[in-house]
Amino acid sequence: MGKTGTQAPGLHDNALARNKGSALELDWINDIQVNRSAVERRCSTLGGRRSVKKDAQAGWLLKAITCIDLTTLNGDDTAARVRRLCAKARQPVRPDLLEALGVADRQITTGAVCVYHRFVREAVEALDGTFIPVAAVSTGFPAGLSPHDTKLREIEASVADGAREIDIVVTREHVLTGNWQALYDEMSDFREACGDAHVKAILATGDLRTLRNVARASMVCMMAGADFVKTSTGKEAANATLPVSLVMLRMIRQFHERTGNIVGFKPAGGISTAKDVLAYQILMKEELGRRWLEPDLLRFGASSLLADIERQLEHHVTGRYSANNRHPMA
Ligand SMILES: O=C[C@H](O)COP(=O)(O)O
Repeated sequence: MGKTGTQAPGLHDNALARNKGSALELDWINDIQVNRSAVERRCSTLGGRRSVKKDAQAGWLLKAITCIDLTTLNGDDTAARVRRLCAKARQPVRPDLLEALGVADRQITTGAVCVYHRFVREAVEALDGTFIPVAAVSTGFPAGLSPHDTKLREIEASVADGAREIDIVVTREHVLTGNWQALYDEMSDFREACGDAHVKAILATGDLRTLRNVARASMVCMMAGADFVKTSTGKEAANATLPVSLVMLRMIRQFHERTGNIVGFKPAGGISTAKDVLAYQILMKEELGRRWLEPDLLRFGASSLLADIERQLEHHVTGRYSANNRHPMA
């Protein structure tokens, strides 16, 4: 990867075709196996085999910024907080740092801003004039236990308010009981309700008990047309991890090999350091290739990651770390 980042194109501004999905292939789902110790071994060697330093690291971190779904999903969210978040999404790095990094001419923004349905309109207004899409968490986020029709209406309302991306949560019970038909039907309905908005399927992997369930749920959601598979809501006891991500990436690869469809990946929840993000980028590159490092195929769902990335970039430029309280938002 080169030294510089690029402006996040947003999913709609990229020529990439959407995932058309496929029929529900139950034989294929039932055949999926996961060897947990092999997965853990692969992840534990990741950091040792490759590290990204200095200018190259600054380039990777700038690219990571363009992949962040800058998120606020709290009970005490307010319109003012959402507007501040949008201002940060427009200008995620201080201009003097961008100047020093030689990328002042690039309009670096985050990949999206992610909010509850209640704040979609505020976010759309605050991002007016940019390419930054608003992502809404819908379908009874985070538990996903509202009635099915209510979830569909919520998606439609978010799209009507201007959300261009919808993060849905799956019904965990369908996965835990192996009811793949119900999961497929639910996901297909969500996809249809999204219309032109891209849909990310949140599996809430921390609730799914086994890596095999994670693999099978990923595959069923992709068959039903999910444009992205996303690990977590950020509210489960266990959120994004490298082993869970590896399993999901292998499913994305298998789905691509078998159907030709390209699906993106969004690790989310608990990703708060530049070091974390570099590990995910390396995993993506090794498992799926460079193409999956772009914001139309990789997003980091994160509320506090940007602050650490900015600190690392500042250190790269000045040799000093600033205090965390200089980066109060994100
Ligand atoms: O989808 C995004 C997550 O909710 C963000 O989680 P986080 O607050 O742990 O970064």
